[in-house]
Amino acid sequence: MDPQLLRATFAVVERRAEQAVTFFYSHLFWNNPGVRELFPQDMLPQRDRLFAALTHVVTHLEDPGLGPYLGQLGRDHRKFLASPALYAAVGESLLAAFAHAAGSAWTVDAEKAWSEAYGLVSELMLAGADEAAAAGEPSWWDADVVRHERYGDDLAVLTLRPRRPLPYLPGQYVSVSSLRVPRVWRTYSLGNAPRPDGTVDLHVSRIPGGAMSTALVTETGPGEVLRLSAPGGGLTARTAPGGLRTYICAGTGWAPVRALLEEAAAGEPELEGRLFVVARAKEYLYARGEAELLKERLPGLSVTYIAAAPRQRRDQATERLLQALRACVHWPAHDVYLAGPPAFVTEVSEVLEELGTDPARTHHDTLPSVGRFTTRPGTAAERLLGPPAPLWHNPDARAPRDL
Ligand SMILES: NC(=O)C1=CN([C@@H]2O[C@H](COP(=O)(O)OP(=O)(O)OC[C@H]3O[C@@H](n4cnc5c(N)ncnc54)[C@H](O)[C@@H]3O)[C@@H](O)[C@H]2O)C=CC1
Repeated sequence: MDPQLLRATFAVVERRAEQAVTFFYSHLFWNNPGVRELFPQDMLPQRDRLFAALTHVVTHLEDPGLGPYLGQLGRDHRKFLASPALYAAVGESLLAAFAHAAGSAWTVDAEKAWSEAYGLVSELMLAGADEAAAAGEPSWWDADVVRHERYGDDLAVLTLRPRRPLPYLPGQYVSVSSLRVPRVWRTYSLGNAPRPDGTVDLHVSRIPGGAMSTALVTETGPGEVLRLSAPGGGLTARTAPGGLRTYICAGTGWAPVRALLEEAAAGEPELEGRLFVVARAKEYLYARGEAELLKERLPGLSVTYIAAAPRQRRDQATERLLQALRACVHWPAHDVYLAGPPAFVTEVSEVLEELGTDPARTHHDTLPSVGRFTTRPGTAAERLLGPPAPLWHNPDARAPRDL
């Protein structure tokens, strides 16, 4: 593999991401009849996902974590019934789309580098899938909804009973699919440490326009069946016994943190640490009751709740959190567990580093963030031909604040 060449071509393709993705799916569906049925009806979020995953691969080429990431991705892709033939078809369409979008940057060497890189990526993904199949792991788990608890208009906690045991570590997430939104999968952290009855909680926040979160919060009820993928994610307990730790969560980021604290309460009740629970407004501090119960079991844990003031932007809670973090000491001695909206995780991680936390000891999920395509500016000619859409100021939007 030639990482420099891969990154250089990807930089060109990325600027024409919209064209590249349209070409990719048209090529894939046109040349492989039947493949369209494997994808959701609404392809817009799917289109972003492809580039998010590719960006993750290209930006982590020399990272030793890339192999395990791809193995897990392959294991996870079993839920799509992805066969070696489909991997080959995707590779062919991807290279055709890159050639189309890269123009003169698509040299013989670039094609060779991408073909080798895709070969390696698919090999590692298929190896991950084969390993899981050999270990007897199902491609997905059917799970019955046994409880559905609503907190206000936008939030629900669903309790599910998987029909087969679902082994996982506290802090991990699963992808979830519902027949109400066919072929769409969305990731949710499991909100509890493993229980004797095998049930698991999903904390779901309704995203405006989000078909899956709307279905789970407002339509799904007990008796319904959801499908769960193999658990994954790296937000699992890493601290040696006696080590100091800080847990920081925003919104439904409470789910994995709650699972980690339940695990600690059972195995290490003498734990010393601090917990910050952040919410967009006081009414959204749905975690409070549970956090208080956990605090009773973990007397060495200090708990701080932070919400935006009434009628303020939800991000004001992040500003308040950052002030509170700056007032704390001993950061270099703490492991930090961080969960919440991707922009929140990025912003808080940066401040923690400034405060002296070792970045290798700040643990959070590295899900490629899915958003709109790259904001990297195009050439002057590209900007003239396709000017970017204006970015409106909307205080309620989830867009990063510096837009
Ligand atoms: N393992 C993890 O990291 C988990 C992540 N999540 C993510 O957390 C989010 C939860 O959504 P909601 O509960 O609706 O949260 P929310 O939208 O109500 O946000 C909660 C708080 O996060 C902060 N925040 C939100 N967007 C921000 C931004 N762009 N920049 C800086 N701070 C920001 C604000 O302080 C806000 O009050 C989802 O994006 C979900 O994917 C959820 C569960 C687990």
